[in-house]
Amino acid sequence: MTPLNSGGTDGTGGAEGRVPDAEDRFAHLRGTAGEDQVDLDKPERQFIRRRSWRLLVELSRGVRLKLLITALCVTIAQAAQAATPLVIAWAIDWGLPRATDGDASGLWLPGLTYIVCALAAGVLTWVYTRTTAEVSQQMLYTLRRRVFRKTQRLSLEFHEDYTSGRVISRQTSDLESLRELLDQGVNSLVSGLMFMSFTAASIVILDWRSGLLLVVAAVPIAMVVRWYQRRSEVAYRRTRISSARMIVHFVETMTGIRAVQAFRREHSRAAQYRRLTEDYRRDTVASVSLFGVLQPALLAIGNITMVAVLIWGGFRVLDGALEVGVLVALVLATRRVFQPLEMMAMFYNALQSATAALEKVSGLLEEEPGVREPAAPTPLPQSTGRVDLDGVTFRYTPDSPEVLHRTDLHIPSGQTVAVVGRTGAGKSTLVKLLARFYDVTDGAIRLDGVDLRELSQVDRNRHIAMVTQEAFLFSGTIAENIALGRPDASAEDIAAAARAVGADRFIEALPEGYDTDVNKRGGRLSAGQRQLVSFARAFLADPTVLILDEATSSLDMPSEQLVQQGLQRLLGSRTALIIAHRLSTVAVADRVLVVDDGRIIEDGSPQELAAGEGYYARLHRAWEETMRG
Ligand SMILES: Nc1ncnc2c1ncn2[C@@H]1O[C@H](COP(=O)(O)OP(=O)(O)OP(=O)(O)O)[C@@H](O)[C@H]1O
Repeated sequence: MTPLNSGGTDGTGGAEGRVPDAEDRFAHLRGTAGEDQVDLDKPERQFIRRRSWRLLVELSRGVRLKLLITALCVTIAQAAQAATPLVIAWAIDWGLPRATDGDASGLWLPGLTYIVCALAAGVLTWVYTRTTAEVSQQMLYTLRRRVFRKTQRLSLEFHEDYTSGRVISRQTSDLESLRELLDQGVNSLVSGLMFMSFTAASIVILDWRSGLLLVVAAVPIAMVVRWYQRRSEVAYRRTRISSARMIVHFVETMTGIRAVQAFRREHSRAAQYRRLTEDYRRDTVASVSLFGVLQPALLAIGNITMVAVLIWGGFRVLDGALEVGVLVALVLATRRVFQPLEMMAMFYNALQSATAALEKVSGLLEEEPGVREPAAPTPLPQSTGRVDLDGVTFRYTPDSPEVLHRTDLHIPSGQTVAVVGRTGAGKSTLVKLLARFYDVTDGAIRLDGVDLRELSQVDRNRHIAMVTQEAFLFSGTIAENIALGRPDASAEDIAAAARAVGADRFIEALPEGYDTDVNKRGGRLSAGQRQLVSFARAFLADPTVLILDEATSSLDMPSEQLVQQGLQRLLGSRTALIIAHRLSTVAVADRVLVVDDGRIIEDGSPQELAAGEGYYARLHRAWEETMRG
């Protein structure tokens, strides 16, 4: 089945993919189900973390060699950088006396070593910055494609439930936070940690007493960092919530801009937005202010430690227990040892944000389409368009009420069936089942005797096409939009399809005819014209079964006539099931079904039913009156 107007989806359903398994301790967290859960216990957190890790490990496939090279380069570069104070100590204590005695090696040996260290650190930093970018971009490239493919494959039902806003934020802001972390954050965190370890080790190697001072300094540092971590976690969560609120408000206002302007809500929407942005501003300031405490605290502790090392070392130099070079190296190393902490703290937020993003994205990727492809499909190369519904019962979710009750319906090939009924009666549900957006709960729907669940997607797409109400046009030309159901169609085929449904006249009058861009000025189409384009699409796809959800929007008389003629030409000898909103459409049908509360309560030719006393007869009279009026 091809949803010709909306394209994109393959009509699979996601409900069953997310149905919790009674045995499953973590059923409530599978897929996107636990996305909004804030209070998780330890096993739950571990479950989610494992899923995120699995995704990372999967993504790293294919870039592992580069990852290894990156790890090696980071290690050596940081070791080389941390070794420079040692070289200085060596130059002062070993090289200087030798040089003053006239031995040149006392100068050039330490000098050369220093240059080698500095060069190694520089070159390797360049290498690992590059490889990190390559690794990170490769992983994100794979992830972007996977997220797109997955969300496109997931069912309509999933999308109705999950909303496009959330899908958009998975693909944009979540992947962006992952990018930030992978591009720079991981590097800063790992290289910072290594640099600190190597520098601390060099201090201990040079003088274990100064090492002791470092241990003492580590206590207040740990306390300050822990304080920052706790506070920033809360503050950061707050900014995330306020930013989400702000975005939702913005998106809602913009998507509902017609309603906003029609009801003059601009002022109050703007006032609400101002409050939300104000919250976001305040929360962000609070979060950044924490860093303003951490940074000077770390600096102060670092400086005090350095002074302590200098004083204690200075006395020992005076006593002759410590060499001057060693003291210089110790002071240099102590000054640098805590430096990466600031940067690491800064990336702590990036880490949190990326972790949250990864949890959500991995949940989304875990979703499974509920309407699955059969393992061994029954081939149906040709179809006559005979459709049978045998005892079809349907409910949207296991615990929601039944929407269709044991429905039997047999449509011979080539019949045009109009479906009418009051709102909420189950008309759309009926056609969605035929389009296999969902699978029936009980019973079966067959095309030429083959259960839809046994048909391959390709056969289903070839034989059944759906024209939805909104007549969606994709960016591109009119010709591309018509060729949606048959991308390999020639220009002649496209023009023939447009001619067949009577769309050719207005298309040819457009500035660039079939090559007119639908998004450009002059390419904007009216509701009726859009309908005709979608009819041409369906005509070109040439299905044996056509499902049509007629647009409810009223058209002016000439457009209505054009659309009506287009529809009749499109119908031809196909089997058609039309949710009809117009008398003129019902009039061309061979048969009318009245659906009420999930049951077919009237079934007959339009003339038969109009002559009776039922729902259709009343509707028919009402329509006729409006036509007269
Ligand atoms: N995705 C869904 N999940 C749960 N229930 C749904 C869903 N879609 C529709 N329903 C329910 O199923 C019933 C039938 O809805 P359906 O959309 O088929 O009616 P309809 O006859 O097409 O109405 P309308 O003419 O207003 O489009 C309604 O009670 C509706 O609330």
